[in-house]
Amino acid sequence: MKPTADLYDEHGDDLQSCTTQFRSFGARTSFEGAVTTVRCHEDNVVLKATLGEPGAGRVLVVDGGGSLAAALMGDLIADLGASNGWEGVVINGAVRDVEALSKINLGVKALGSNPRKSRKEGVGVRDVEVSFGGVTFTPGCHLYSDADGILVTRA
Ligand SMILES: O=C([O-])CC(=O)C(=O)O
Repeated sequence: MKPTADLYDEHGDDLQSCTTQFRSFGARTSFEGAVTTVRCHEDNVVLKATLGEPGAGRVLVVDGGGSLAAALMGDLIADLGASNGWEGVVINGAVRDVEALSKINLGVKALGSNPRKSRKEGVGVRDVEVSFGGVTFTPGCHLYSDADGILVTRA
């Protein structure tokens, strides 16, 4: 993938740039793909089910409302996503199992970490438009992520 800075220089504000200062947790520090979305709050059932499907090169964008009170993904769910062919996961929320995540061949960006796990009640929605960091993530848009940040095509 081209560096996001070069992509921005080529395409300018045709690309949205996310201002959220994510941390990178996965072994893959640069990733891109078509976006699928989940919105949930401290409950990761829908996220896990989504990463249980064939990823086919997609990136999962999860709007956890910015909550750092519970981890939406740990190493088991990340492993599931990597083995199903997902390119990466961007979580506006927390992860756990940070040491193990750093060895999994998946892009993982999240706000931070918390050893406390999420609820398993299944409250969450798929394929909705989500927004954070000044960016609207529409299902099917294209996302580019590297150490500089995240760029997203406009719908
Ligand atoms: O079970 C969970 O909530 C998340 C987790 O720890 C994992 O993915 O390993």
